[in-house]
Amino acid sequence: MGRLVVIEGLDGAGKRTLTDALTAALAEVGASVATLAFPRYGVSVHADLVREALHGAHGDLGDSVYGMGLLYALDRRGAADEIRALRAGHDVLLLDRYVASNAAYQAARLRQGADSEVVRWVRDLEIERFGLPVPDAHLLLRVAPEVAAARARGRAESDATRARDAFESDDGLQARCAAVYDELAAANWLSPWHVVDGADRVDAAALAADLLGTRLP
Ligand SMILES: Nc1ncnc2c1ncn2[C@@H]1O[C@H](COP(=O)(O)OP(=O)(O)O)[C@@H](O)[C@H]1O
Ligand SMILES: Cc1cn([C@H]2C[C@H](O)[C@@H](COP(=O)(O)OP(=O)(O)O)O2)c(=O)[nH]c1=O
Repeated sequence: MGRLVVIEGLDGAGKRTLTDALTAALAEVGASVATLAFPRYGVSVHADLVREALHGAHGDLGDSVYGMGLLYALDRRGAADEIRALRAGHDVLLLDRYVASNAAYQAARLRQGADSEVVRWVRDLEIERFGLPVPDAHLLLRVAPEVAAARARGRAESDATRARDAFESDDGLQARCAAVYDELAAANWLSPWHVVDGADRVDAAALAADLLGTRLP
């Protein structure tokens, strides 16, 4: 069974960029790699409902922290068999966001921390009740919230399909989310966390070697 590795971080941190670079670096050294990104827009009706709510549709749905959290969780529940199959068939399965995104964002929305009711709810719902696989490791791509926001703005300007949504344009939410991510990493929530400095270009080859070697669990 391959290793299930999750990349987490703020909107605009560079997760997609790192996922692509890490996939190439792992393939370069002969590892088979699969990737999935959550939310699965265009694949899961739950993910599409989330996107629409983040852009103002569906009345007060977007205001509901637990309602939105449930939709993200149902998107992942629908992917559980695919995650297990991809993990079984590859050396590494890289996930661009996973259960910890729900913990970080919903706690940040409620102005709570990592040791809070909503974080326990996410774990109980997604891991215990839905039976989603527990990751082997998390990589927290850590950048200052202002840097992530500037990157998200730059991306929105150059790519019309990536207009900033309600979460991305809420600077206070992103700052609180960064703090919850730090707490989740410090607590090794669900599995070991490794903090990757995303301020400059990340050395994907070194990270790939770490992932395949013994330095990262
Ligand atoms: N290390 C980096 N330094 C500067 N810009 C970056 C870096 N990583 C990503 N970017 C740019 O920042 C923007 C957001 O990156 P992306 O990978 O889409 O972030 P995320 O998936 O975390 O939202 C993109 O325009 C990307 O080209
Ligand atoms: C996967 C996931 C994302 N989110 C949040 C983080 C982001 O602000 C937002 C959208 O996810 P994101 O990956 O940023 O999608 P995109 O950049 O393609 O719009 O949803 C959660 O709150 N819970 C989750 O479980």
